[in-house]
Amino acid sequence: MIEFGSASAVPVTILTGFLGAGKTTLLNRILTGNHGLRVAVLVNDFGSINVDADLVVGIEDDVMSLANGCVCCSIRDDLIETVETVLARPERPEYILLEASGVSDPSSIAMTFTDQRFRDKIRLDSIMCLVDAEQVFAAPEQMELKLRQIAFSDMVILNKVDLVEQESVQKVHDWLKSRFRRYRLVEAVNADVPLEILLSVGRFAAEQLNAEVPDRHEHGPGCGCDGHDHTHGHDHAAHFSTTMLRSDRPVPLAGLREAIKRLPGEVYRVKGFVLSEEDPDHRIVVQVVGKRIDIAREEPWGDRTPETRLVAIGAPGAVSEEMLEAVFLEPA
Ligand SMILES: Nc1nc2c(ncn2[C@@H]2O[C@H](COP(=O)(O)OP(=O)(O)OP(=O)(O)O)[C@@H](O)[C@H]2O)c(=O)[nH]1
Repeated sequence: MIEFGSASAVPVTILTGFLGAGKTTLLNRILTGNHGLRVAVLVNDFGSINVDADLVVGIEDDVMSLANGCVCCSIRDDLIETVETVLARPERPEYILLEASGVSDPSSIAMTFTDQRFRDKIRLDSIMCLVDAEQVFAAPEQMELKLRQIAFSDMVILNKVDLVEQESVQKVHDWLKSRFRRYRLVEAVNADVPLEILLSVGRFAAEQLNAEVPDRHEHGPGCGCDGHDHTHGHDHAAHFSTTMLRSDRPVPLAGLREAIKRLPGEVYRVKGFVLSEEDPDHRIVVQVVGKRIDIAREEPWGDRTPETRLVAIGAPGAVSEEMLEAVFLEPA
């Protein structure tokens, strides 16, 4: 059981980190953990369909979905409104967890939570940043955003260490050490981190919003950067595009993995569900993070509509609807 202060302000934890780093995995861990708290969950998907809300375990009705934009900028007002709604519930939550979209800047979200309007109502407890040990140096053109996500966080969870050799883990440590004067880090597999260091830790301090973001040009080993200006300032949404695919036509799983491999490298993330010819009663979950592809049979569709429903996020223009149709509807 986690103890938290008696003050009436509801603690908030922000889960941040680049696309596919493991935020939903961590969220699920927290929600199934033994904390005894009534938790309100806000899930922000950059795409127009909220896949993450469907991937959150067990408590679907309590997940507030914020889709089609990023809570740090384009749908900031939706975030404010949603938090107000949650706080006005007769059964007030004892904790709020926000899974930010993988393209969001946590400093802007923190500013929303520290806004006067929420004074005495909520207390930003901490910002946790998931870093993918395998993919951290991939997509070098997004390095500034990744650095911002780390710079404004209270703790880095270096996740997916099972996918890399110890030597690569050490490289990430060295890279972080050379860029940040101070940071707190814990290594994890499947975001398995003790609840005690995640919730009610009271680490957030407003001063950290003035944190310096290291030079984005000092990229990691093997990043292959050509050195030109990748700056995207705050308008990061202009540097990502999202494409959606929805279809009720069952698709063959044979050849799907090979077809996904043909997607261009600037497609950073694909996730969602497939209605398959082979097993139409079960939803097939597809997770693509960089070059890594996971296709898994999950639970039966239950009362959900059996359909293929996927979202792809990449550099602007990296993926079209036609491309997604070709890969996911006619993979063979
Ligand atoms: N091997 C391995 N896979 C992991 C680990 N953590 C998460 N994954 C997988 O990585 C994929 C992406 O994880 P998510 O938790 O959905 O990542 P996310 O940060 O929520 O993704 P976005 O919301 O799209 O940004 C899923 O297939 C997870 O099962 C880990 O430590 N090891």
